[in-house]
Amino acid sequence: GFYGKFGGAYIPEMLHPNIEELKDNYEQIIATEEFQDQFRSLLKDYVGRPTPLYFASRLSEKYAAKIYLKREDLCHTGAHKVNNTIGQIILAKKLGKKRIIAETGAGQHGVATATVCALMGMDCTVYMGELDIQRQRPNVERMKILGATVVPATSGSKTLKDATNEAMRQWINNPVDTHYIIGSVVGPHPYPEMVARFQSVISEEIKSQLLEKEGRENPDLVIACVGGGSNAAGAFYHYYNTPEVRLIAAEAAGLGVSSGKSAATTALGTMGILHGSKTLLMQTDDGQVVEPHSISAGLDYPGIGPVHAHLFDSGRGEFVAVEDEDAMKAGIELSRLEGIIPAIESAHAFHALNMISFKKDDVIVINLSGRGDKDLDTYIKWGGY
Ligand SMILES: CC/C=C(/N=C/c1c(COP(=O)(O)O)cnc(C)c1O)C(=O)O
Repeated sequence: GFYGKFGGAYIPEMLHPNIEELKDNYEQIIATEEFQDQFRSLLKDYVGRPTPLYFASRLSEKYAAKIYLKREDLCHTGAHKVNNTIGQIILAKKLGKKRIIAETGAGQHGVATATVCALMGMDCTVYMGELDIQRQRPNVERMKILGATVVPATSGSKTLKDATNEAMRQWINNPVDTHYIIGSVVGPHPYPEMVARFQSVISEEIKSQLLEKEGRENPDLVIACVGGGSNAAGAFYHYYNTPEVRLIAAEAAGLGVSSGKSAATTALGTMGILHGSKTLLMQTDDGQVVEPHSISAGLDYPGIGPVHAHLFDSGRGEFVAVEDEDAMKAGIELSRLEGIIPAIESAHAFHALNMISFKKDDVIVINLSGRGDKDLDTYIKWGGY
């Protein structure tokens, strides 16, 4: 359960039974043909996989490269999060769980969880920071329409970190009949590994689609935004051990890395424990979590998944920090060049094109993690279009 020196399961004693049960069972359950058949057929017929790998010709012209977009925005529910919730809901049923809890920031994971709970007839409670309830209103209402209960997290910065704290607290109090569907590659082992494996369908498809379109499985660069890091973990997964593929992670700089209002964890973080995992997090000298800031709820998180802490520490990954303003402009640019309005989280990955060097005609895959519908209010308030 370690990625270099990061990872592990540093959890309160009372959470041990839940985590042990998961650790002892998940591998053999997902290895069964029954699980795989159900997982793969739901991904195909319910989520709509494989998602297209779309050649963005006008974007490619502008950046003088061959840019493909992996269209996770076209998954059912509008983002990559559902790849993970499908896997975890099948697992939860196999473990005989009756109720599901989840945290959410952008509301996409919340919607993806409410969706699979409706699909499987399971009770669903989603914890969401009060600030995020306001800035991702469409997703709050979607969760309720889907039958989930949305519980506001009112502590701290009232964003993703606080929702995660609340969900963990609830899980400790309701261990036996409840499964906690964590929405990113964060949390105690085995969550980061399990979520990455469910999301790895993204790079599995990229390899075969690129072979078909470019006669090669490996692009020169893969670019993805990183909040906890699940869409990036999925897009990078089958390329980790292929050094000729550059892995570019776009974090949220918020108002700027040195502004005091940022979520650029690899730039500002130090090693510590967050949500049960040893990783990099933004913390004061005495280990208090520093409140993050990002215009995008899904990247507004003071930590990062241990797999990405290791990618950063080992130098295998290239990390850039994209400011709010630049992300919003990138979202508008994609809309005007390719007719796709991206989630603001995903827009951060597009601005990375202006921050890294690459050769003319390099083959670049950008993971378009979600669609922009949920962010209409933020685009309207920003007004720069
Ligand atoms: C699990 C908490 C994160 C959420 N979303 C994060 C997110 C992210 C960042 O999350 P990761 O992929 O896990 O880094 C990227 N793109 C979209 C469209 C997102 O919604 C959520 O609650 O929906």
